[in-house]
Amino acid sequence: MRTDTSIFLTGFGAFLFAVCCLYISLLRRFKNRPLLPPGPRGYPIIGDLFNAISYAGEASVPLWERYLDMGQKYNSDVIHIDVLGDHTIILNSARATTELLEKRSGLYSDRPGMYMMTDLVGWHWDFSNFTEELFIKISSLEQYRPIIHSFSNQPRVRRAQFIVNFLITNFYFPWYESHAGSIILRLVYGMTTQSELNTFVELASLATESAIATMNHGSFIVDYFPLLKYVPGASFKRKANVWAPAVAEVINAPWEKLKASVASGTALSCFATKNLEKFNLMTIFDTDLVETDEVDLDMEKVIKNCAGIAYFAGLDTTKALIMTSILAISHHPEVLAKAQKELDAVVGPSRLPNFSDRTNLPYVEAFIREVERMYPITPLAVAHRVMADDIYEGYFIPKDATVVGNAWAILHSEELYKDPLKFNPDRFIQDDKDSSVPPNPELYAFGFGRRICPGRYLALESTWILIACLLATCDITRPLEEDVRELDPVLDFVDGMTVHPKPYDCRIVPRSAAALNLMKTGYSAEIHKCASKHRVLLNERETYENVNSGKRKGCIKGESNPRRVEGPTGYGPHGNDPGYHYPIDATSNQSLKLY
Ligand code: HEM
Repeated sequence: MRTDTSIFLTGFGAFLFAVCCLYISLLRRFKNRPLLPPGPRGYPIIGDLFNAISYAGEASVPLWERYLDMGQKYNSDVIHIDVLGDHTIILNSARATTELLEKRSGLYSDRPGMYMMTDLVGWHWDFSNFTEELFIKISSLEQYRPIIHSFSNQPRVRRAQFIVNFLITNFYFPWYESHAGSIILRLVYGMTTQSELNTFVELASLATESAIATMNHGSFIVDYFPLLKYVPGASFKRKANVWAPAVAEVINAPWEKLKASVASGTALSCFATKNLEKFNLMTIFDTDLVETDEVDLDMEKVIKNCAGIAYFAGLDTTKALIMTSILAISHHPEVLAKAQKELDAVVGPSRLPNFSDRTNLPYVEAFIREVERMYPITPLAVAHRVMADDIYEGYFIPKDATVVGNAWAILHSEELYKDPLKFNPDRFIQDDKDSSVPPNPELYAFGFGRRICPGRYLALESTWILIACLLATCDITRPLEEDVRELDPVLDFVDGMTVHPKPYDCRIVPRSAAALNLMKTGYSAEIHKCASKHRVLLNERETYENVNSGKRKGCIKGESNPRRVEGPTGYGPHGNDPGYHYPIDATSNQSLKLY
């Protein structure tokens, strides 16, 4: 008995001693360290785990609003949340995102581990490893315009049918979806046949569900505690298994189609073929000629993944912007009237608007900006990861912390946008030379710093042409009930990583017989030839617009590609895994172009 007691006392003493040593060493380590930003205190070791568990998967309050509320509660635009030692830093102001994600983008451009998304659902080829794989220079948007026009135009009957469908059924018809998707599929894989386009647009929509649900870091507890991915039968694993096949199809199926079309000699020139040609890879699809030891199969994988990313990242987001724009206009007849007045004056009744009209249609532009601001499609952008300890405004930002730019909070801040909850495109109209307008929402609605969306100009052009044509030729209103009473507004959004309106009814009616005829006729052959006179690289344009104007201070003036990263490479959670790190030298001219 005495022996037992003494063993117990010795053990207990040793335990106390160990705890004291640990405590002292932690005290020493953190003694001179500045405080973390304010945030929920949570409990020792587990931190804010209980809140994270109760929040995961629950959508009663969108995450971006919750983060904004926290900022107000702790009276800070930078918030810190700790879950099981996994740090998340929320940036609720433009000041903070500009300072950290842009000015210090060399440190803040990695991606955090999104284990549910990458490891379990199979999106590892997507966002996590994009930047180092290549720099897509989307060269000359003007070169795309004939294609964008042709899809905004084709087939004419379908457009008319779209209107008729609305008229007859008052029912939502997903033409918007094939518009954005068709443009991207044509540009990336050279697809044109309607059945192919429909199949791949549908496939992307299927896969989207999982991306929306998993891309916000912490949507699933396994993001905080990666070892959970080995727990057999866990409910999130069952979910992942349901989602995984569509995700695998998104990356593989269009590539197989492309291979078949190259092999049969029917492939059209597109992003994929141009880059395969550039790296002498076209022969790999020819089964008779293939000499696998002489071709760079890693590079094939790079091109395949980049094509898959552009296809997937662009389709759902652009579709959401178009859907939201149509929904917003149906709720604002005064905006519709103003836009139509401008279109009538500039374009007139005898043709459709085209890209050369864009600068002369400031109100239509302002309308789309206000949609981007009021209803950001990616309210929390995509999370970044900081690669080394840092200090911001006296606060400590620990290495590996997930850093989230809350675009929604910025785009709804009273400081930048007066009366932010009011839908008011006029805020972007400059009355006279001296009046100032608020910042272009594009600066925040497409992410931050070196990771900013490379497809944003394409998305905006595809949206602009569709909306401009629609406003010029149709009245868009809320549905009328039988007694001609207007229904209540239904601005109801499904939220997640990207935000879409829930299916809604709206009424789209041609403004006149001439307008309907115009839509049936479409663009003249002339417009299809609107080839560019000069080439404008997307990133040069970004440099020009944002750096020279001083708005994107994170970019170095004159730097032709602000996404280019000096210093450590191998970004992403799989950065050191050769399977995910592709052999492109960031300093060479070896870049892929979306032609
Ligand atoms: C309304 C439409 C769109 C929105 C709102 C949008 C938004 C975003 C956001 C928020 C990011 C993450 C930025 C960050 O990490 O800070 C992103 C990344 C990306 N987007 Fe878009 N996007 C749109 C359209 C497109 C289109 C049309 C394409 C391609 C054709 C595209 C291709 C990409 C790619 C490849 C990335 C990954 C960049 C990287 O990880 O470095 N996006 N987008």
